[in-house]
Amino acid sequence: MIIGTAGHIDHGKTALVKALTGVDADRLKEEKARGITIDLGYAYTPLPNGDVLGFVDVPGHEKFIHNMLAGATGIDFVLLVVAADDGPMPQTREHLHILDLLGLQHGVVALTKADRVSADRLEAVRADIAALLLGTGLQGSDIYPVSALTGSGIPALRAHLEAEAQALQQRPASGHFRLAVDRCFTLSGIGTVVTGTVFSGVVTVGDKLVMSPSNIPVRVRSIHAQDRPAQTGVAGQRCALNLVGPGLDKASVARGDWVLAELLHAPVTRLDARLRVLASEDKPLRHWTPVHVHLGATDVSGRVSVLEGEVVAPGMDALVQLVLDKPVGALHGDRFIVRDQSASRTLGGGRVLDSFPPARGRRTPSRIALLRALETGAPADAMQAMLQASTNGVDLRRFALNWNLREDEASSVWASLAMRRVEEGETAIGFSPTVWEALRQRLLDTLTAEHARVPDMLGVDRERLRRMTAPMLSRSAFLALTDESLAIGNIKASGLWLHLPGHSVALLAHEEKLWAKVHPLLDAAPYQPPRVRDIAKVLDVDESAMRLLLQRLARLGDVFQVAHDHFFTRGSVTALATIAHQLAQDDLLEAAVFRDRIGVGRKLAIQILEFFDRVGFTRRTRDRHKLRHADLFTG
Ligand SMILES: Nc1nc2c(ncn2[C@@H]2O[C@H](COP(=O)(O)OP(=O)(O)OP(=O)(O)O)[C@@H](O)[C@H]2O)c(=O)[nH]1
Repeated sequence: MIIGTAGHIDHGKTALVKALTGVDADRLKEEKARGITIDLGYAYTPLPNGDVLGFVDVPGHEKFIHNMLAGATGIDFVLLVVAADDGPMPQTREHLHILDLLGLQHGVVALTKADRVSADRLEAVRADIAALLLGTGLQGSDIYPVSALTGSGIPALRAHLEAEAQALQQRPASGHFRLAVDRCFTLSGIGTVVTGTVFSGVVTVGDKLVMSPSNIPVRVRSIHAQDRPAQTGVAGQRCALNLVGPGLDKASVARGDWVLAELLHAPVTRLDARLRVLASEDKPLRHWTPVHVHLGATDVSGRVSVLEGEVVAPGMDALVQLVLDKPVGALHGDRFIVRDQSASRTLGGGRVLDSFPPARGRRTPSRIALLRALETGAPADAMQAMLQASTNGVDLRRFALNWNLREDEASSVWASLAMRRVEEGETAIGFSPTVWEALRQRLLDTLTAEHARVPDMLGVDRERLRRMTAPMLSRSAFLALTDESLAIGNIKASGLWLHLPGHSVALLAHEEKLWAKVHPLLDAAPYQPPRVRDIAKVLDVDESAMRLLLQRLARLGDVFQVAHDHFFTRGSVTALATIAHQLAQDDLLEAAVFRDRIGVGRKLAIQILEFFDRVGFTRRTRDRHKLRHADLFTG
């Protein structure tokens, strides 16, 4: 168990830790000289059962709240220190607010300097404190009068802490490993050492991890867990890790960094959260308020975008997006504190819901519904709620990352749900059966409407059909949807076109005859077929009749209109697409290379590429064309 002190400056936190553990947690020369704690201090004391109790001693001075916060995010249990002579003071309250916002539920109050006051005064302060705790997570905590000077009350307090340590449930060691670095130093002959609280998972000597957000790979050479040499460290422990890695030195690591399992390295600058504003604020928190966000052991400036309504009133909470100036590592469930722009006042705090919000549509009703789903208890419940709220499916890898689920943990969540799963590259998309069924129906509705609109067009190509049916649905998911509909015979494919089974278009007899003559002409010069006027001349038919025929053939999918009055057979277009595919490097195609290969003039080569852009086969990026739907013609 890690116990964190809290309380106003000079109320005796450091003296109390020393009385409890024998360790003076003030390490810095300046701390000794000024008699105050500036930075975090650490002390450990063995328990009768062989475990070790860890203390994080925090500064009480209002100027060093950022240091207090770096320590407070990793503790399980609070030792709130109030001097009996002063009673509750401003940082008693501020620390208490912070601990409450961080969700701490377990603690005890030490009424220090009891030797300095009368019994009446002790009782009065005790009542003040009990009143102060009302409505917080620490409400009803025991209060122990103690004196670090005489030692009175210390054994009772210590016994209480020991009992709590044994009773408190250990944090589950689930998830991948995360440690929030609060200290980094170099030891001669040993190298770089980082210390901090393990937020989740397990670390073992020899593990390969990564510093984040710097993305420096490291290996764990040795571990101290709760101040003792160990082979492993687990969630809830304070650990010192001796790390090695090329590019790693003291300068490249700082308080606030994370040491992570490689998979968890995904720093972000936007995260969606629920934020509570302190009731003691006099004004509501406005949209886009500049703030300091404290999360893990780091703090970063940014702004609060209010997602529900325009402001958050004092004492209220709301869904917000934190928009940060620098990337941080954050995952679902992480607690954070926001302080004002000058970092002089705590405004509120909350819990991260989604570290990977979409780039657009952050305030839409469907997005708000998704965020509410993410507040639902256990991962399986949240997943269930998200599946129902997501018309375009849920990205399973992101979900597992956001919730820090190991593969086995994620698999058991997926297995517990009725879910249609579509593989998509490195991830997979999950759909609730109802949503999937609705998508299949929507596909049919789209085709029905399209056939009614243009009866002489055989069908719609897959990509256009996706944009018409569900533009936000991923291509793989749509492919699965159409494949499934094809397999059960709900839709049919003819060449490139998808259509309803009952819908057909055929050429009239005289059109068939003419097409039989036109086809060889087009095939004779597949990459540079004759234009409408030239075909009409050669076959001695009316130019507008020829144009009409080719337009009808285009609607049937037998030819494509590449440029005005310039039609290519489906076979030519497929061949050109294959060439484009072969020539592309990293999916990028150069116009000149393409032109040289197919041996046509510059103008026509450009027209072909523009046609590819138009139909979504490629997308122009400056002077090149990027393949974006490479199997449009070939697959
Ligand atoms: N008489 C008496 N003095 C105490 C007691 N505990 C602490 N003091 C004195 O109070 C002063 C402040 O004690 P610290 O332990 O440094 O206070 P702190 O809360 O750690 O201060 P910061 O960390 O700077 O916020 C010191 O001069 C201590 O000797 C106590 O129980 N009785």
